[in-house]
Amino acid sequence: MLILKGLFSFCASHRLYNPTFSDDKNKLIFGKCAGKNGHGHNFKMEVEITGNVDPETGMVFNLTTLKELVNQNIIEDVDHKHLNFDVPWLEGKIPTTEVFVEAVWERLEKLIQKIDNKNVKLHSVTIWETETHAVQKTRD
Ligand SMILES: Nc1nc2c(c(=O)[nH]1)N=C([C@H](O)[C@H](O)COP(=O)(O)OP(=O)(O)OP(=O)(O)O)CN2
Repeated sequence: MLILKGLFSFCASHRLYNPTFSDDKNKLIFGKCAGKNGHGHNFKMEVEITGNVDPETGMVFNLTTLKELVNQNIIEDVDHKHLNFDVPWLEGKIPTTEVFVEAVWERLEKLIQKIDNKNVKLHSVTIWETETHAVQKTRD
């Protein structure tokens, strides 16, 4: 079994805020991230898929196809966007990196399951919110 990786970059803003909390409670829990107009990050996202090499092609999965799949279904939706307002698949959620990773996983998992190549599985999604902090979801 091999792991294929794709690395993606995008810029987005978000606000960490729970509308059912008071302003004081939001400030206590989310600190400066609860600021009224949100704040931005230069995000990085790594997507890993697993599978075995097809002897006829020498590939597990075409990396160009992986790049197009992620760009068209994730990156185009979030790049230069405000995650609280502009992304339908994050609507009503508090866009922490944890919640963001779970939503990306759900979308990619469905898309990869539809691909003809049954050999391929989503293995992990990692989102780096800053240069030093990331959240990773992996298949159990
Ligand atoms: N569990 C989580 N904790 C935090 C999240 C998160 O998504 N999940 N997010 C944030 C913020 O978005 C925040 O902007 C990160 O702030 P900070 O660590 O301060 O990062 P900066 O790049 O702004 O760092 P500086 O050192 O201030 O430059 C917080 N926690």
